[in-house]
Amino acid sequence: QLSSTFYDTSCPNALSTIKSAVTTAVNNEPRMGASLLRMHFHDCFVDGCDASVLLNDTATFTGEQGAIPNKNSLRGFTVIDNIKTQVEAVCNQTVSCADILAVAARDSVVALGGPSWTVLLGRRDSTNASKSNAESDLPGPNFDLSNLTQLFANKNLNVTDLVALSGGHTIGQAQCRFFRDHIYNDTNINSTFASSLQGSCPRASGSGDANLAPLDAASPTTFNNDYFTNLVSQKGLLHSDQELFNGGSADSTVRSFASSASAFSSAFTAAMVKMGNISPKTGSQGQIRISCSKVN
Ligand code: HEM
Ligand SMILES: [Ca+2]
Repeated sequence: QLSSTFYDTSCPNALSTIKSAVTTAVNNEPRMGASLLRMHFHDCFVDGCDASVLLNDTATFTGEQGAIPNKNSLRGFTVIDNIKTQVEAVCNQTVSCADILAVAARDSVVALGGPSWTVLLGRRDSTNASKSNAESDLPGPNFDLSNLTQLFANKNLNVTDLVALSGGHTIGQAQCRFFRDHIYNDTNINSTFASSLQGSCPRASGSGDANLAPLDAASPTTFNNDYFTNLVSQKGLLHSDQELFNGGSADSTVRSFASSASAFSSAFTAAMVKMGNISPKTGSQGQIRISCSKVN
């Protein structure tokens, strides 16, 4: 029931306003494109694409921002708040934060050289957020292929979608605390690659926990299929990345995306549309938030 033309009459400048703000933010800091893509993923997997992730925790409200996968990790909230202010200035209480997030994710991928797609629109914003659902529905970096497959299947996403969407790790950075076990304990990792990462990610937990490494060392700020060629050479940064190419049922899809940028692009854009369709609130459900960080 979402539609690409949803704001054509109610807010014809919505999409161009979002695009120019995203382009500015990404030109200023390329990693921001990665952060905005991830934010949309973390929104959609938790009670659908409803901007639940944007609601700030307060003294009396426990939302998703303090959940384990998000805390001290998700970034880009200020950019979204700023885009919302600009969109409110052109169309008062018309464009949802959930739609802004979906469009910003697409514009981020495009700004970093990736493929474009038509974003379906008309999502409305939640009036609630769930820490416990964030902790049960979002995958963790230590997950194996069967865990990942199960969590994606819960959202009606198949293994091809899992592999394609994991290609989002062609951009952005991860903290040492999320890849430490992989670079010290796993054997399915290129040893030169592991040693070089160990230099900035000490073995002892608590030391260097927040030190960053690129998820795709070959081209961290370009959206391309290098993530998959990395996996074929056992240079996945997270345990969960390398699980996609570890002798299992996803190997052939990884090989296909590694050898064909266009195969990856079409699978990624199709999977982004599917992910963007997870349980949207429409019609009179939810609300159009005025400020993305709090309910009206
Ligand atoms: C398949 C299961 C997935 C797992 C286990 C996973 C896990 C992670 C982890 C642990 C990080 C690093 C966070 C940090 O260090 O603070 C990360 C970063 C990132 N993830 Fe995923 N992720 C998954 C799927 C996805 C999907 C589906 C997308 C988008 C389509 C995505 C996009 C990103 C991006 C772009 C970053 C970098 C963010 C930045 O630099 O700010 N991930 N992911
Ligand atoms: Ca959500």
